[in-house]
Amino acid sequence: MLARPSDELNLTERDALVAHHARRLHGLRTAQYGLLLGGVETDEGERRRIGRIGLSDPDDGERLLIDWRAPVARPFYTATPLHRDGVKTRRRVTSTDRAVTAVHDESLLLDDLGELDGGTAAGDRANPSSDGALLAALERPRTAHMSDIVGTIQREQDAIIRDPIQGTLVVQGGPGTGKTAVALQRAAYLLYEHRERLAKSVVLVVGPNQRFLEYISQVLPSLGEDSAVLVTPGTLVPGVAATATETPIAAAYKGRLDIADALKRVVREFEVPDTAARVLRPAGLKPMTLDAALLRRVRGRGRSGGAAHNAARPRFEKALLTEILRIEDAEHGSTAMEDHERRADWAEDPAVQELFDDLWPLLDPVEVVRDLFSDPTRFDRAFPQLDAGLRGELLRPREHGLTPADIPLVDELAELLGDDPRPAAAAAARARADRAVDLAYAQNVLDMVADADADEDHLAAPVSIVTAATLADRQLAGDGRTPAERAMTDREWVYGHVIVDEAQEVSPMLLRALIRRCPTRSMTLVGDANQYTATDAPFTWSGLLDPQVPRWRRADLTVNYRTPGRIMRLATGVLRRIDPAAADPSSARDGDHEPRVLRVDAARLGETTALAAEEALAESEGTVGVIAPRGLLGALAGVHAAEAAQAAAAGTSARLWLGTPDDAKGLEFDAVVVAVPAMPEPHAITAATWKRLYVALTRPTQRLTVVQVGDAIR
Ligand SMILES: Nc1ncnc2c1ncn2[C@@H]1O[C@H](COP(=O)(O)OP(=O)(O)OP(=O)(O)O)[C@@H](O)[C@H]1O
Repeated sequence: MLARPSDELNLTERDALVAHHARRLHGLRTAQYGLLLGGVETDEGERRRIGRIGLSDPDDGERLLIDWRAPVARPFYTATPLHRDGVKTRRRVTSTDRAVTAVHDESLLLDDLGELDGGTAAGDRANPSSDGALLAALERPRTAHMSDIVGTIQREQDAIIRDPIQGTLVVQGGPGTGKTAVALQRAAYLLYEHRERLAKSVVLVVGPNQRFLEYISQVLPSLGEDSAVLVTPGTLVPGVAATATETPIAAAYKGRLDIADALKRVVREFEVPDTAARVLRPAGLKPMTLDAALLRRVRGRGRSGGAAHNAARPRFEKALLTEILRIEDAEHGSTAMEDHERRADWAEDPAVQELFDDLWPLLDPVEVVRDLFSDPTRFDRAFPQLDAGLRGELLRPREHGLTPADIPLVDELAELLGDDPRPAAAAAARARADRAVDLAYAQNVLDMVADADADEDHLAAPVSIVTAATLADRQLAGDGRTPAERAMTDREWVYGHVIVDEAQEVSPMLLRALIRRCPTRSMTLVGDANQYTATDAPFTWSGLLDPQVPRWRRADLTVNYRTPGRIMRLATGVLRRIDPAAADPSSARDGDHEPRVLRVDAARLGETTALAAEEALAESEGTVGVIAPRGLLGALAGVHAAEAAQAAAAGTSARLWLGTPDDAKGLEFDAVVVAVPAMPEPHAITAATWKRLYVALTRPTQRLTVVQVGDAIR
């Protein structure tokens, strides 16, 4: 690393110190709520108190609280009577804000099963229904924000949370098995375990939509962590908004991996399009003919450096000027002017500049996507022999907004096009000074590559090998913002770890864009094959991952902590339609309320659903989700608005949520009302429709009412 002037160094050190203390203060402030999680007593009589953070007595250094993520805290989560890990008793503490509200003690000694002071009977911890603290957590009314599960993490969840950072981990689990909760706890764990590395490189969390991000937004801060960036597929590329919608068929087609090749062809078509000849009409000189062979030559030279399209423009310009000079020499003989003077002279000619722009235009990725899907000629060349129906779904007016499925294409094009060389040239000198600092960081990231023990293939495809120098190019120098803030605005940021929720919906093109952000493929993907609704095709993790992630491992979560058994039994009828061989889902609790199924005429579906929503609001103190097909949302807007107005007048938060099954993915509500419109015969209902119903039926934590026109739900 190059030396820097000492005052600048001091400034950097001071900034780092301020940032460190600010983070510590923030961590302490957050941790005061529910600080003590509980503790264990070991066979040797050692008492370990486990906390949201670790704390020591400043006077004598005595350890007062062990951070839940420390290795010695692990038996607090994993010990069972059959696998005690040296633990004799465990205490779990339930708190509300700063007040302890319950204490659950249990003995793990097999011959000592029974109640300790008012707590739960100690059974095998593999049976969650024996855990008072867990049941209390599951029964609590839900709010608009998800809570962390730091006090009650279960054994199978703990294994996933602490799984090593290297490589790609897939977590498959049915609805409510804690995939989201576990993924976020894992982010907090990795930030603790690899603090040095991840505080600088940041963790990227990808969720399906903004509502979902809002729902999970408090979890990491409540665990004292802020080195994470939360995005949806539609906000992955900074500064590009994807708010428009399109058909699932169109979106699925754009997600295919071979689109990357099509985009490469699209860009190549802008590089000296095939033509017999071009006539250059320079100011004050006679026209000059540039024949097809010459044009092919300059195209070859332009491409020969292997640079991205925009970055290669200077090379193309140079090649074209060389040819122009050659023709001039041949026609007029040699001149007294130096070559570089002649080049500069020609380059300023408007006719030459026009030719540069015509033969090798500087391109913007968003504009290329707009052109591609609105210009039938360009479209047909990029996607030849496309089915007429699909072609109709994909072509759209130029002013149509971008959709989330366009974003990985914009990202791909940004890579293929590279930066505009002109402003880049001006910024290059400034960047060079800061680059030395970033090189050190880049080396750190590359150390992770080594850690990942990755082989050449693993790193080579589809993202090219990254060197310390190219990585350093991608990181901004310290500019007063936190690494997370900088990452958020930098499309080329390389993250230390990527976490993807609802990962079954990730398209191959999106996965490619995510790998670009984390070439080490240090990723955690959580999802459920049975909740895949993008197409009717069956979803497999191998199908998504194998082409781009040669080595990945899978863990399964098996217990539903959200949906009571009574409701899951109804949902299991739908699960069998999706996968007749699926194992019976198991719920942590059976619940107190039988699900209700009402049958109505099609004409009364909206009205009855609205009434059921009002009833659910009256019965429950917590949140109510009304899940209906898009066509019915208008009819339900009244009850939604009325509740929102009532809540606003009372100064409380609105409790009613309204949306489609796709909108409801990943969310949960105390009571849920599902409106099911008229359906074809069960055998004619598509796979994606069954999966949407399955998503909808598995959102409640307490009560479910189904209002259906036919009898699809039985
Ligand atoms: N160990 C636990 N302790 C307390 N609550 C838990 C635990 N595990 C999961 N939960 C709770 O169960 C509910 C469901 O969890 P989560 O949303 O993470 O499930 P999911 O697998 O992502 O579900 P889906 O696939 O339906 O989106 C949440 O309220 C979560 O807080």
